[in-house]
Amino acid sequence: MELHVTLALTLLREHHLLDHVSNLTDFTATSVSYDSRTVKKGTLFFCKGNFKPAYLASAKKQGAIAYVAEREYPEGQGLPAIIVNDEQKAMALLGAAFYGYPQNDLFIIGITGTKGKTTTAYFADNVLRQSTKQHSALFSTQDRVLGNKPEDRFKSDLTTPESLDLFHDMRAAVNNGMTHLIMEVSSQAFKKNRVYGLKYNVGIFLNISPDHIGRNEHPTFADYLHCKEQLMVNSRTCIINAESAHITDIYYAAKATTQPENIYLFARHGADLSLPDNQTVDFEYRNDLEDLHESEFELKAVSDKGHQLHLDHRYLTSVPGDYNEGNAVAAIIASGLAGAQAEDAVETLDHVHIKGRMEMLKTKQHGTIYVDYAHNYASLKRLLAFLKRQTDAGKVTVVLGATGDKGISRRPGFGKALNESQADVVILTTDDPGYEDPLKIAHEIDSYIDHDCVGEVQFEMDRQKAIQKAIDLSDNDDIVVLAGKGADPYQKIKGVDTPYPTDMKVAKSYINKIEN
Ligand SMILES: CC(=O)N[C@H]1[C@@H](OP(=O)(O)OP(=O)(O)OC[C@H]2O[C@@H](n3ccc(=O)[nH]c3=O)[C@H](O)[C@@H]2O)O[C@H](CO)[C@@H](O)[C@@H]1O[C@H](C)C(=O)N[C@@H](C)C(=O)N[C@H](CCC(=O)O)C(=O)O
Ligand SMILES: Nc1ncnc2c1ncn2[C@@H]1O[C@H](COP(=O)(O)OP(=O)(O)OP(=O)(O)O)[C@@H](O)[C@H]1O
Repeated sequence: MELHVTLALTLLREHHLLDHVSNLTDFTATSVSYDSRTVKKGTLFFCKGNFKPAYLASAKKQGAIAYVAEREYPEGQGLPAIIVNDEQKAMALLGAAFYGYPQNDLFIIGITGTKGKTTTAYFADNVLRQSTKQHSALFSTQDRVLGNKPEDRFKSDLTTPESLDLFHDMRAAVNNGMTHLIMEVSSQAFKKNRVYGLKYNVGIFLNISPDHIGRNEHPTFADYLHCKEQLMVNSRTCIINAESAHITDIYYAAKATTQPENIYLFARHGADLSLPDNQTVDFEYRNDLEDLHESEFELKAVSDKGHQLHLDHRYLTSVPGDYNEGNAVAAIIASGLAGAQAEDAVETLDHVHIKGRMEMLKTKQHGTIYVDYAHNYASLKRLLAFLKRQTDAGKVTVVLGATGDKGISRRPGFGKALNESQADVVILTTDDPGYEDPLKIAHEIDSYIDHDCVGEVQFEMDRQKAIQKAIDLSDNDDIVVLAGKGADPYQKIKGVDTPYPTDMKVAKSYINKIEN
């Protein structure tokens, strides 16, 4: 892989990103990086984000051939300096060129939404792996899978990686023979231009509710919605959950660049919809059976273009929760557009297990334990509503905390969800407190709890002890929900990812101890 300076400057000029160039030489970059710690001889270095000039000095020392920045730095003296007006856009543009536009060799499905991205990505991944005979890559919040060998699978740092990593990984996937890519696209990815210039064959919009608003994320809900809508603007075919809030805005964002015949709308049968332009849905689904282990639903096309995909069928999924049916429907339609048959989905969806999403542990003498990544109002509310419907006899105990330093709106949101679902017992605990005091966060959540609605509230800041307490308090008819951390094997405390065994491991080892 390489990038000649003439091509780089031409691209930047074409996109109106080039401000000026200093110390121009005729160079060819043989590597690209935004991190001085990975620079080697021949690297084109990008100065971005909370960059410190010392990083450029270090990059130069290690052999950087030139740098791209929004201003010149004395630390880069002697190196060609390409000065741009938007570093993140320049990085995405040059990254794609450096890696030889791997996106052109992939059928890309992008997924956005406040909740359900990872679940939908795993559903689609399983269906497409079946239909493409294992030629599908996955970029999710949990894993990045670039091929079929164990060394092609990595843990993700971000939901959507930095542009250079994104195009690097796409290239690796193409070189590994992958023909399809399923990727979660976060609103931050659009805000920070990590995906600038990328087009998607199919874009899925699942839902939107207030989240990720605050310092370091989105200043307002309008900004959050605008960023998420960019997936619709940049997708050739759009799939939209017609039940989503702000459906009119979302639909018009899709329609701005996509003909209505390439926009697919889906909804639960009987949903109260208010769609723009007298639109009707293309697919409806109807629940046949829901229990604590699985759900079965029927998908039916109700428009001509829907019928053409031949996806009408009954589907069984092994990830319970009514909201997961909508996630599965989005994945089925997207996979259908990517060439999969209904049978591929029928054969795979009931075997999908996603770490930290509705993971269940049955016990002999205590309640059934669920570990779930619900960590905002919308997800906790839907999770508890579902579980409450499933347990007539028993009580529901919830263990949760709220993250520190970000997502402050989650605290009143948790109070509201616990009140509305009338949780029987709540044990407030620690969840990634960062630089804040977890007990103070817990009291803040408690201040939003209506003690006439919620049975009992306890405080236990040691999360492992909180889980044990919840298990001790439960009877066999009960449900114990360990919410918010999913499969995270750490607690973020004062800037350090402090190892934590995971909620499921804590629950399993305690059950082994007390029941065997
Ligand atoms: C606000 C934001 O987008 N921040 C991201 C951004 O930070 P940054 O550019 O300021 O980078 P930095 O780590 O502070 O360092 C500055 C620069 O110096 C470089 N450096 C650093 C040290 C050194 O020795 N040498 C050196 O060259 C770094 O490589 C970097 O280029 O780039 C970093 C990677 O280069 C990311 O880790 C970081 O994500 C932060 C940690 C984060 O948590 N972001 C969240 C908000 C996020 O993006 N979340 C979304 C999901 C949420 C959603 O749904 O919207 C996601 O896509 O994951
Ligand atoms: N469609 C949905 N509507 C509401 N809640 C959902 C939906 N899908 C999943 N959830 C809840 O949200 C949690 C997180 O799901 P998932 O990881 O699939 O979403 P995500 O969009 O990737 O989340 P995040 O942005 O937090 O990484 C689940 O554990 C579940 O409780």
